Amino acid sequence: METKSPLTCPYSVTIRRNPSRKARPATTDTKPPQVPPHSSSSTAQEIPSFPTEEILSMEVSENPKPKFVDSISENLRVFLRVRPILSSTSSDKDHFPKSRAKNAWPQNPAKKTSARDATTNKKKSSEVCIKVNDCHSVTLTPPMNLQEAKRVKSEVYEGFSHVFAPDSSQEEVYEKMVSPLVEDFLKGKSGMLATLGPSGSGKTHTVFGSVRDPGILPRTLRQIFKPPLETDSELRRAFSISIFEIQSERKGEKLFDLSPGGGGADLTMQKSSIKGLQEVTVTDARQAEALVAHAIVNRLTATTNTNSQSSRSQCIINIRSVGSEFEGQDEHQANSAVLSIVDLAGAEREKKTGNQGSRLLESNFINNTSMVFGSCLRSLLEHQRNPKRPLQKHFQNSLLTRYLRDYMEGKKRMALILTVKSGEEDYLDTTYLLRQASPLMRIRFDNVEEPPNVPSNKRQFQALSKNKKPKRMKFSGADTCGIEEGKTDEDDQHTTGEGCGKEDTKIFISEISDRAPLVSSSVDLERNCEIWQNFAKAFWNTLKQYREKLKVAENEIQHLNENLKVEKARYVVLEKKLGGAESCSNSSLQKSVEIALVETGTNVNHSGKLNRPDICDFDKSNVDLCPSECNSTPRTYNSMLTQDPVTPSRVKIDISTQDPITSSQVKIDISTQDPVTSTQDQNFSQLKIDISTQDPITSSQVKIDISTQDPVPSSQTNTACDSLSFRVASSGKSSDKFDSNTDQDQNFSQLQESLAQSTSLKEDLANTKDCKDVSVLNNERRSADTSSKPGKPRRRLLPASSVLLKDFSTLEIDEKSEKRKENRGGKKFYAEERNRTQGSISLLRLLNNNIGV
Ligand SMILES: Nc1ncnc2c1ncn2[C@@H]1O[C@H](COP(=O)(O)OP(=O)(O)OP(=O)(O)O)[C@@H](O)[C@H]1O
Repeated sequence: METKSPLTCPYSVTIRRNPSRKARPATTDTKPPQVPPHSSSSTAQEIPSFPTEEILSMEVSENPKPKFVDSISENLRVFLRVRPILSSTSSDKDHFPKSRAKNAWPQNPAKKTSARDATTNKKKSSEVCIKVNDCHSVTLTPPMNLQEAKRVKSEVYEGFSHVFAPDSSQEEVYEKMVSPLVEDFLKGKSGMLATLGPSGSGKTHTVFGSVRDPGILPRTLRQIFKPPLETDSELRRAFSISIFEIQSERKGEKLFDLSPGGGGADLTMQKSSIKGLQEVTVTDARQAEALVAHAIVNRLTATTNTNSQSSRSQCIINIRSVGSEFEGQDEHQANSAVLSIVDLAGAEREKKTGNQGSRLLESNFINNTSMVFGSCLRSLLEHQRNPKRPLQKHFQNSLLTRYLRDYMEGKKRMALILTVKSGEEDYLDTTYLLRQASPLMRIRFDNVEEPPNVPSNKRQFQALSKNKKPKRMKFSGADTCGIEEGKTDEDDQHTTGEGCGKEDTKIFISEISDRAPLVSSSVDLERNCEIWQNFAKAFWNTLKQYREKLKVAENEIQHLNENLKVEKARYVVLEKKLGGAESCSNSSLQKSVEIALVETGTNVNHSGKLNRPDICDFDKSNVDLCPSECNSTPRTYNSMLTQDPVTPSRVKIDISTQDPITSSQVKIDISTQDPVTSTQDQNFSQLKIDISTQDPITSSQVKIDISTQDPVPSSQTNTACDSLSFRVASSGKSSDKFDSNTDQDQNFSQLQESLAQSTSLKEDLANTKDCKDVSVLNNERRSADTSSKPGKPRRRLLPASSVLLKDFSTLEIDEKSEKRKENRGGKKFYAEERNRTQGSISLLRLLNNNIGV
């Protein structure tokens, strides 16, 4: 805030760096505050500086990314496994037990022949159509007959997450493809792995494997039940496993529960959940493998021309964590992730398989399901490429895709493993699959990251609980418990007591569906992150701008402080000069402001000092006068009057002031011993002029002119003056404070010169004794004290002066001289002029020139 500090105490001014709007000066013409040099430094010490350097020294990366960005955006992982060419003696004895015997060899005898021919051709052909280039690409080469007939060329398919060569082991496949998925699952992330490929290409072999060479499912179970090294081995995890298949029916599709307790249970699909599906809780890998073996036995398979044990259904295995005794996780957190493994039935060519009847129906169902599955993923890919294209609802066309809807719409991460046969005769199946499935590796899963299943993330858990009420699951029995997926509380009221029928062993746990809207949470987190990132950038730029402004302001303050020091030093010097000038003016005025006196005439004798107290007496209490050239403190003239008698024939008093004469009374008293003759021939020995005003005399010039025809006799020399002239003048100029010794000295020197000149003239006049006029020149000007009267406005004295002049004219004291002027051209005047000596005439002319009369 800027304050007007009084002149007497300039050091009390305070300055704030950021004045408020109300405290800012309204106009810019106010005087800047006089801040002593040390005040700014003290202020700077009191106000702590903004830690700009400290803030700006912090390192901020240009594009900080949240840690989970990489994990929430990934492509669909597509693996490719090439089955080796099997010999005709390939034994199935190591495989899991044969499934139900409802599969039948093709009944059509014609097909038998074709099947035999195909088998014969397969045996004969040892050429391969696919060649593994590296772990990410393969080259597909058409058979020679196709190259020649249809000019089909070799094709390279690349971009696979991994290509497993024919000699790849089950362990290698698991480690490179499934193990990361299982680790994510154990961390709470859901996932799905689906197999795709023609019949007999090794899908079931890859998923289930054999007793001696287990596939990815048994290995997964072994891994998830393997206790961590750092924990007690006695503590065990618990998982629930559900296995079911989707078969073809005459009217459509049908669901079968493959778990031990689910035999014969009729499952129905409700939205994306399966009603009546059992989840078996297992606590070790052996129980899980037994459960899987039971499911394989119960799965529908059949012998076809391409596969002696061909799967005739889509098999889905779900593994869900139900808690851990040693990790301290509650049930809600443990159930949030599901790992699904899908073994699809392989697409079949009718010509190749020779299926008829039910096999043909199964083949149609299998091919249709595979086609819907592929259509869903291709629609997802097109939608991601061009969001304007709507995501087609192909998932509604099959039970499998309805169940896997979240995966089909890209809401959950999944992986595909393509299995192909490498034989030359399998070229068409292989090329068809690769052309259809290889583009799917460009599908992206954005913002589908699920929160890690840790106890600290309770806020998100609460949000999920609000979005979807937990559903109750019923467990019956120790090992096999019936769990009705998607069941509400109302459903539980109807189904309580069903299933295993052991109500005393029921365990009710809460479940959080893995279909909770976690995607939206991830999107919100990312959006918030971007918002804060942009805010941080903007704030950072603002800080930089303020730093630059602060530097400019500090430089300006420093510059002002330096100027302030200079001004203060100058102020001190001027103050000293002023004190010296005042004392000088006091002393010099007493000596030198002596009214110049010019005497002319024969009776003038003397000393050059002027005035007599009895002749010219100003009321010093009311008239405050000073020489105009001096501009100093007003002085009076009483003490300057000399005691020397004068007998001027003309007395002229000229008083000038810078300021209006504020006296309410001006008294001029002229006394003569000899009578003065007026124009009316009236003699008077005393001329008294009394000027009284109620208001201060504002005239800038008061002139009193008294002339006598005959010389006025002096009181001592008896000489007479023919004219007495008094002139009281006020310049009306402003009374600026005297602040210059030079001006004062000049004024004083002028006065001294005038005085010396007048003295010399008086001496000359004394010699000639012809002078009849005596002039008194008094140049006085007054300068008001500006410190006591600051800012006093200038006043012009014309109105009052005109009144005064008017009053003076009524006195008619110059009447005689005017009469003389009228006769100036006559003989009388010429005679009088002749009476004067040549010296007196020259002196008069000199006086007129010097005094300016
Ligand atoms: N990588 C492999 N190494 C050795 N043998 C394999 C391999 N892949 C598959 N096989 C064998 O090939 C035969 C057919 O395999 P599999 O039943 O797994 O094919 P599939 O794709 O499941 O066929 P379908 O779709 O008709 O069920 C099996 O006898 C299996 O043992």
